[in-house]
Amino acid sequence: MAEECQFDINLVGDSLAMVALGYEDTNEIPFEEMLYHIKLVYRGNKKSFILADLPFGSYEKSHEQAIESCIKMVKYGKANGIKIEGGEENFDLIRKITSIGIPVMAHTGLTPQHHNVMGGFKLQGNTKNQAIKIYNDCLSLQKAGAFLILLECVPNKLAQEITNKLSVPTIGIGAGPYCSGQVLVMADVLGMNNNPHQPKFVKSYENFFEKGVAALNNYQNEVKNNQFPLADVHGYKMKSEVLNELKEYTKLL
Ligand SMILES: Nc1nc(=O)c2c([nH]1)NC[C@@H]1CN(c3ccc(C(=O)N[C@@H](CCC(=O)O)C(=O)O)cc3)CN21
Ligand SMILES: CC(C)C(=O)C(=O)O
Ligand SMILES: [Mg+2]
Repeated sequence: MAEECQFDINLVGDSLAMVALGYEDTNEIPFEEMLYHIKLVYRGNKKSFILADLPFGSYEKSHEQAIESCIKMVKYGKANGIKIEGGEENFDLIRKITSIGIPVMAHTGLTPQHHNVMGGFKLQGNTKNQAIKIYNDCLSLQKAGAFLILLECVPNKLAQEITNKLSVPTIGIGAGPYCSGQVLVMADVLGMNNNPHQPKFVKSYENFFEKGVAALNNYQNEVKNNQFPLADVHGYKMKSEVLNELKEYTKLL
């Protein structure tokens, strides 16, 4: 579907852990499962630029570990670039990854992999110190070589100030309309999961969950009421001479 509507970028986000795999947070997804999903996104969509999240645990130990993960995502997953959560602490790492030919999208503001130290999934950058920190992080991330900067769950005006200052594009999720571009989790756009709580920044354009339940119930009811399958419509006819031979044969048993 994403290939069909020609999005500029397809992000294979680690939120797939929660929206597609049933994990409780993004930190649970193993690197191999991210890689598996990058591969299948590529196989289904060869035309788009594919970015992928470096999952929790696949890059923090050392630059060597991070580079090995990035190379696997590009070499085997066919990702065109990677996304990494964090601020200026990633400066050297982003330098290194971009220097080997892998475009890096930085991700700051609310960084879900850090939810345990952030006290949950909360708006970021709403105090003077936080706002200045995020602003400076973005300058630093651009200087390190990030070609895109993702801003998650920050006030509209902070995203606007940052977007005006930077020369690389900002991509927002919960960062208001003044970013250079937008991203949203596809499962949220389509309403695939029956989420009791959605972040304020989500807009669902469809309710695939409701439509899916209705379709499955329809099927079940038709089977129970002998409305599906219909012999003439969904079944296969047997040649009459074969049927006669079969009956001859079974009579003898
Ligand atoms: N389905 C889905 N969509 C996402 O966008 C998403 C995930 N899952 N999982 C990984 C992270 C987690 N995300 C989240 C989850 C919750 C809020 C949230 O409820 N935020 C509060 C902020 C309230 C405040 O601090 O004022 C909200 O009410 O919007 C935000 C981002 C974004 N990501
Ligand atoms: C929400 C986007 C930016 C993301 O990181 C993800 O889907 O994992
Ligand atoms: Mg993510």
